[in-house]
Amino acid sequence: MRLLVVGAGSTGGYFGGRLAEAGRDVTFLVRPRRAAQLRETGLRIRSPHGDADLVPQLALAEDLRGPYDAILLTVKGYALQASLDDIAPAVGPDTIILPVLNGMRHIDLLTERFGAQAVGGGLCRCSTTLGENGEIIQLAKFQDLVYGELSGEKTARIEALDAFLQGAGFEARLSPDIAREMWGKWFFLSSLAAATCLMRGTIGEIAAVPGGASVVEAIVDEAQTIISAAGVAPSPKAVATAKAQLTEAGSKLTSSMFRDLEAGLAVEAVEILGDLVARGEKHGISAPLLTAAYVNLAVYAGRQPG
Ligand SMILES: NC(=O)C1=CN([C@@H]2O[C@H](COP(=O)(O)OP(=O)(O)OC[C@H]3O[C@@H](n4cnc5c(N)ncnc54)[C@H](OP(=O)(O)O)[C@@H]3O)[C@@H](O)[C@H]2O)C=CC1
Ligand SMILES: CC(C)(CO)C(=O)C(=O)O
Repeated sequence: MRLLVVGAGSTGGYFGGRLAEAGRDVTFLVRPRRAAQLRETGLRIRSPHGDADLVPQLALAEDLRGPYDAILLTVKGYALQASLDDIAPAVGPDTIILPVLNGMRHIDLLTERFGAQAVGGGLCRCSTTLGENGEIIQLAKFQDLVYGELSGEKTARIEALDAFLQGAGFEARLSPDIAREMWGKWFFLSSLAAATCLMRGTIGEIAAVPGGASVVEAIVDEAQTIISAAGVAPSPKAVATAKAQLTEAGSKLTSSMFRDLEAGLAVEAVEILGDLVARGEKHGISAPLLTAAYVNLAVYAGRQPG
């Protein structure tokens, strides 16, 4: 099996790097600046699970000649539209595209462009970031990659991909209901991102302020109401777990969006919060706290250069 990893950033560089380290046939589709950096420094992973220094197989868009068996799509939501033309030569009739992006909007964009047959479901749980010199830094130990056919079928291609992803040093799991898991992740992540970005702090810092925990619980309630109407309702247990984790005293938990915000980088405001609020509006649901978080981030995004 040949895997094309689109993007060698925090998530693509991490999971793709671990697969390459395990000897799997992995090529990273990168843009010229990242290609030059990786040629100079190699792909470097700094992780509590052990560091790795690799010489990655790289391709620029113009190098792609034909289909790959699978594509692990790891660009940010705001870069997705522009990446579709780049990956088109790598998508054949049997290729499965496995996105790890947060939110659900990318599924519609990918399906419109490549058809439902090409699009699988996926999500990752990890906490990774890029260091000053492009190294991939893993900030916490959790590292799950979950995937499946959106139909829930156990096809030959998803079983082959599952075998390819197993045993590379991270948790890889084939899900019989990946769509439900993606909605569930969006529920948790949108609540976490809204809370940490709006209140500009870690979960522990928010919980330490009187009223902090109740604001977070109200955000979770809004996200739960929208996701239940627009997608797949989180179970009562998932809601209780989210409320407990997102109000935990002393917790250092943040979202990748908060880390990007703190670093002055672009944020996925539209994909993670704007789209959620818009889906709620379609169902007549108003979500003042999620809307405030989205507007806050959209104002920030509007001030970003270029
Ligand atoms: N980081 C984390 O801890 C987690 C992130 N996620 C989600 O995963 C997704 C990816 O995030 P993350 O990996 O952090 O993002 P990063 O910004 O770290 O990496 C994205 C990479 O995609 C590259 N890229 C963009 N467009 C193209 C293109 N057309 N061709 C090739 N490469 C391209 C960028 O390269 P360039 O240098 O050229 O800009 C960049 O290196 C997001 O939706 C995020 O929300 C989910 C769980 C955890
Ligand atoms: C849920 C979490 C925190 C971990 O994967 C995440 O997806 C993110 O930070 O973007």
